[in-house]
Amino acid sequence: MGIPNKLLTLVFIHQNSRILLGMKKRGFGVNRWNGFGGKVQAGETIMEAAKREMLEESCLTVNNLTEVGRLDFEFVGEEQIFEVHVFKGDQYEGEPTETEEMRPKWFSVDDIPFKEMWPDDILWFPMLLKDAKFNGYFKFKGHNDILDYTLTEISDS
Ligand SMILES: Cc1cc(-c2ccco2)c2oc(N)nc2c1
Repeated sequence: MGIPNKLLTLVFIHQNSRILLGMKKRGFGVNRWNGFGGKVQAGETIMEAAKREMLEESCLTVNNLTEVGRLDFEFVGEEQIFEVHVFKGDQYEGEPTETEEMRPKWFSVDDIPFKEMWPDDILWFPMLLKDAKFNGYFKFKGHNDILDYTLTEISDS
């Protein structure tokens, strides 16, 4: 059974050829572009957490989030697995707004700043962008090196 996984969310808004990313200004993953998200609190669903964190971090209300992937991250030497649920939507209300946590910016899907993102992203972003569902497992040494990984696309058909 081991200790329970740490539940986290990642939310992306993907509209045609552009995707909204946020530059993390403090804390875990600082100075990297990423989706919006964070921890799942007791008493809320993972979907509720995803919407809450999106609103807190970008001031956007996303209406049509769907879960598109699940990524498990292990850090060598640490017992707890990070279980990240990845969501995507394309309809939102509000304006992308910088907060204490995140600086939002639209990127062309042809110009994703992978060098300023977590190293796993370049591996699963193609699946995220083509609406495939995916499951991944990444073993990290520190925050920059992936020792090994598995990544599976789950085609709906
Ligand atoms: C190890 C790790 C963690 C996260 C994370 C933290 C909170 C939400 O996601 C990542 O996000 C991405 N894109 N790669 C990631 C690697």
